[in-house]
Amino acid sequence: MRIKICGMKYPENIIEVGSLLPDYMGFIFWEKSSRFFDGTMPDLPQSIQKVGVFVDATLEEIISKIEKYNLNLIQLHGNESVEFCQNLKKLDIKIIKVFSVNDDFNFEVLKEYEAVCDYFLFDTKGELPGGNGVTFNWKLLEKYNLAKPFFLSGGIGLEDLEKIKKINLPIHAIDVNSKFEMEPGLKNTKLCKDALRCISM
Ligand SMILES: O=C(O)c1ccccc1NCC(=O)[C@H](O)[C@H](O)COP(=O)(O)O
Repeated sequence: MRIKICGMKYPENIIEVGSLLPDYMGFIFWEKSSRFFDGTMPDLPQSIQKVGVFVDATLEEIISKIEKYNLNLIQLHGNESVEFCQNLKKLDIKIIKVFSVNDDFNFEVLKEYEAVCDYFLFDTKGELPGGNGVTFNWKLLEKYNLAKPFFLSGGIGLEDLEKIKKINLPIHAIDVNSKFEMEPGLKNTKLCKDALRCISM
């Protein structure tokens, strides 16, 4: 299983966490987030894929961040339409479309997005578009019947990893954020290291 460490903000911390070689690192380009990234991107090891996280941004805003930060994937965390994803896909960039899950989530909505994104990401529905720090009921994922691999997200902590490893679904990567922080945007390197060790075993 792979790991995405999301909500990186501070250059020294980005370098430190980057040295652990997570598969993905996420940068939030939504100004209202306490993890909003607007700094200088340090050089990172080639193997790390940089994910730009957006909430209902315009195509122009996304393009400008792709160019400025050399992003590898775009994570769409708002109400982006199928058409919007189609237009973004023309830029030849990988797309992660996020769906916020609660007990009422209708898995049927995923079908129309299947062809226009590379991965789904299932997060917990909460007050904020992301970073709520709460898990959702993973049993709900038993209703997922598509082949597309997905990122599993939402309040995941170190103590959850063994359980997630046993889920028999196409989980491409786990996405971690607030449970691995000392403060918003500042990741606890020791915890990140433990997570990487745990998922590699
Ligand atoms: O983390 C944020 O502040 C955030 C704000 C707005 C949109 C997305 C955001 N985070 C994106 C992520 O991929 C998070 O890792 C995901 O929501 C899970 O976060 P958490 O529940 O804190 O583990």
